[in-house]
Amino acid sequence: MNTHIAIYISNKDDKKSLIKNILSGNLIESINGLKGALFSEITINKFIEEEKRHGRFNIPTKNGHSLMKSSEGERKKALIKYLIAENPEYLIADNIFGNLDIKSQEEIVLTLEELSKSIPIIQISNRKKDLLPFINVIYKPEGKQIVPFEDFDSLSPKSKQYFIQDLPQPLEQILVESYYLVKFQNVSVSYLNKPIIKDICWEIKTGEFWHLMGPNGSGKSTILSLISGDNPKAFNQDIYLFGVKKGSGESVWDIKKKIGYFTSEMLQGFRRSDTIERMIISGFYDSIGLYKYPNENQISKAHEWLKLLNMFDIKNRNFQTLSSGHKRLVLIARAMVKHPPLLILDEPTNGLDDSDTIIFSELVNKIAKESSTAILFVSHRHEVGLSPDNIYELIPNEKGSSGRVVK
Ligand SMILES: Nc1ncnc2c1ncn2[C@@H]1O[C@H](COP(=O)(O)OP(=O)(O)OP(=O)(O)O)[C@@H](O)[C@H]1O
Repeated sequence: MNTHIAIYISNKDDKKSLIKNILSGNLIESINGLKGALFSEITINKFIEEEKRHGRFNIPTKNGHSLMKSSEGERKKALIKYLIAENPEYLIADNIFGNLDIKSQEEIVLTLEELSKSIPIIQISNRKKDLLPFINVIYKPEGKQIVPFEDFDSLSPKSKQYFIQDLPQPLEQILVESYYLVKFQNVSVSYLNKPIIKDICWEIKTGEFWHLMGPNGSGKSTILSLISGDNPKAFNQDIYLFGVKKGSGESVWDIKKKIGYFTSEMLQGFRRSDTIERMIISGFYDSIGLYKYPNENQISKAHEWLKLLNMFDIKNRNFQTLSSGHKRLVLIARAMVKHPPLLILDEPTNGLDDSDTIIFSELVNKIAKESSTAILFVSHRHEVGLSPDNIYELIPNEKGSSGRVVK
């Protein structure tokens, strides 16, 4: 019988090196010399890079699209099929459930369970509840090695108040024409004649905290791209953003100025080596790096945020050296320094470990409570610590997903 191993990691561990070590055969003796496959966003990103560079795609997807044009969930489903067809002798399964809806999560557990009958599975996870049912032994990283995780069952990340100070207030209020920040009236979108969303009617008002949910491929990211400005499908539709009809003369920049945006994908995008302090200040300029000299007020506002995040003492540290959990806090502060009327959080907890998810949720709940910024949290799953007031759900349909207000 195969032994199936889980390695429980935190966001402070160097996952990439860990995976490299496993694949090299140095870390786990029983797989030494075997041909491994890696089921991970790392592999998906590598294939997407290939697509961009060479214009070819090797992985068949549900709709026959490239990986780039597939939804996050569709990419993962296509990858697992592809890897299994390659007949690996063991599989490393990293962050299995990230981006997958509930039904797909159940399906992938069955797929992996079946696969575990013929090859060893090595699961890498930072969520206790994500552990696969057939895992025999749990390890944790220690230096460059892994050691058995003796007291795993009693592990329970505690919630303590992490952010003591009040939320910093904005230097100036961003004025919005209307109480309705987003208004969709019968909005429909199709790609290549395939209907994606149909007759969506939805409103987000000042200060509201929404959760947009729906299964993989139901159109959540499509809706976000209609709001945040760069989807040409938004034209000739009844979409009103911040009181102005979309396409009636406002620039993408006018819209972006009013939106703070965070997605876990940004963690891969920010490659510059700026200090944590400059990273937060760049939020005043909607830029990725800092190309202008900030004024005194902006610097002292950034310092207020750093104090709130308990990072003032390390403000000159390189952002890239932070753990993925701390990077997220800095990027949320960056998105919030101006108190945009709308803060979009797209799958923000994907890849986050148990304890950092608690901290992250505390910050988002605090923003909801202590600012007039409306929050749009997009995820296929309920995040236990987060407390949105309203839920809008997309329900897939052959004619395009319909939507309903759940609460
Ligand atoms: N540019 C595009 N061209 C063709 N099809 C597209 C394009 N963008 C998205 N799609 C398709 O539209 C559908 C909805 O995708 P979308 O990314 O909005 O779903 P989602 O609800 O965010 O999914 P997930 O939870 O998996 O991220 C998918 O079937 C996707 O393949």
